[in-house]
Formats: sequence, C-alpha cells, structure tokens
Amino acid sequence: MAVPSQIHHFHFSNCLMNASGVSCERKEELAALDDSAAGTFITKTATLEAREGNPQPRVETFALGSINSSGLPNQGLPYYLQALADFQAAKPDKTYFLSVTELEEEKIYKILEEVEASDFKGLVELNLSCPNVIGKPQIAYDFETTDRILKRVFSFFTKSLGVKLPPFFDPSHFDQMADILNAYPLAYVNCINSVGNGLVIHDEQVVIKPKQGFGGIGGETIKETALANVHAFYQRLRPEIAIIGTGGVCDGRDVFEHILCGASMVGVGTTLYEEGEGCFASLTEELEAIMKEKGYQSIEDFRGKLKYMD
Ligand SMILES: O=C(O)c1[nH]c(=O)[nH]c(=O)c1Cl
Repeated sequence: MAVPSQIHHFHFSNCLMNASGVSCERKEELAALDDSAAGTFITKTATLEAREGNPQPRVETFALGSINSSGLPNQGLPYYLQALADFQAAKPDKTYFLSVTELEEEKIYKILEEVEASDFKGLVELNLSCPNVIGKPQIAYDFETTDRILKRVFSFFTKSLGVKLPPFFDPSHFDQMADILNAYPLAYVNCINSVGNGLVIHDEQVVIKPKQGFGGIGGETIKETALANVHAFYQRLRPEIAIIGTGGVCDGRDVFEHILCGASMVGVGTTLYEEGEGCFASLTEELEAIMKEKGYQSIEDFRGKLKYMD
C-alpha cells in the first residue's frame, strides 16, 4: 500500500514524508520515520554546531493546528551526516533528505561546503524560512539576499538542492521569488514552512514561552495558504524544479489536493506530531481510496491538474 513518486532521478516508494522539524531531531525518531509507511524522511534543520533552542514550553497544539517557537534545536551537522550514512548503508536504494541552515550568511556557505564535501547522496534542503530565531528575519522574505545566497551556493554546490520557503501572500511576491528561483538549477522547492509569528491564547495567556508567545503556525488552519503557495510556484517555476507540498495535511483528501496543485511529494507536520508515524499509513490508504474512486493509476494522472472555472 503506497503511492510512489519521484523528484528527478530520485524515486520514492511513497509520496509522503515528514515536515522538517517534526519527530526528526534524534536518530531514534528518524529510525521510526524510516520504518514507517513514509517514502522518505527529512532531518530537523541542522546547523554547524548543536543548538539547545528556545526555552520550553515551545510547541503546543490548539483546535486547528500547532504553534512552535523551537528556535532551531538540533544535534549539529556531524550528527546528521553520520546518522544518514548509517541509514543509507542499511537501505542503499532509499533516498533521504538533509535540512540545513545557519544564522549568518557566511556560515550558510560554510555548512553547505561541509555537506558538499561529505558522502551524503540524497537531497539537501536549505531552510530559508525559520521564523523563530530571535532577532533573525526569515531569509526568503528578503529577495535580494535570497538571490545572492543562491548565486554563491551554486558556484560550488553540486549535490541536489532544494529550498524551504515561507508562505507568500501576494502575486507580485510569487512572481519575484519565482523569477529568482528559475535562475538556479534547484531540484525542488518545499512550500510552505509554518506561517510565521501567529499568537495562540488560552484564556488570558499565551501558550508558549519564547518570544512572548509568538510562533510559527501549522496544521489544519494553514492548508489553504499552503495549497496556494504550492500551486503558485507550480504555475511559475520551470518544470525541472519539483515541488514538495507541506502544510495542513490532515487526511488523504489534503494529500490529494497538494498533488492536484502540483506537488510531487507531500510533507506532514502537525498531524505527525499529534498522531505519530502511523499517520503515513492512514494517509496513504485514504489517498489510494480517492485515486481508485477517480480511476487515477498514478500521481502523474492528476498532479498539477487543478481545474479552474472557465
Ligand atoms: O523553531 C524552529 O526550529 C523552526 N520552526 C518552524 O516552524 N520552522 C522552521 O524552519 C524552524 Cl527551524
């Protein structure tokens, strides 16, 4: 029971994967994802050195989703490179994702130089959209900086690279970002990261400690924004740049809609956080039932084929 997909020459046994940041910081968590019905996994975004992250409580769920201000807690790049080497040795035919970023521009180049020099064979995701490092803006909301970084990265980086984008809300921003992205040999874009800096209140108080309660919003409440970003980039990007759809996936219908909007792989965050790795099997079953009912044999029968009203 699976719905296979691919990004370039990378084949995945199933089109579902975790959203970076959820259940993927430690090797044991990655092992659980590796053994689940997900077609692959992506690591928690790694920085050069390990980070504690922001004070707890920093992740909470609410009626329609989740809020987090984790602050990039991770075990550091060497930990993930070693873990990925072990997973790859055990499953030579499987493709994995490594997410990376850094907090200063020069260090972004340094971490990618280290990845380039490593034996990692999967896809690398440059996170341009972390909303929770205090004092640091989301890189992808600065078009000039994004262009400068990609230009320099691609002057030395030869592995397959994708970028994790924040949500955009204005056609002119979709246009500007797509023009930048189309200029580079990207393997994919992953839309979207959490909707930055929402505020969840319980009675009279915020629900997370960092940043006076402000944090990235995920889950059911962001699906429509996620679908719009997936489709906007699908409409604008060169077909060689694949799209991973992340955001608001609660059931098979949501997976179907992400693919209909153009996604080749679908990331699951809040639902994974709430339900555990079993969610991948149930989401796959639900997607397969929808495809069967509609007579679709494979993803390519409906990927990107969202109908407009004429
Ligand atoms: O606070 C985080 O660690 C975090 N939280 C998010 O919602 N997205 C990100 O990319 C990151 Cl890096």
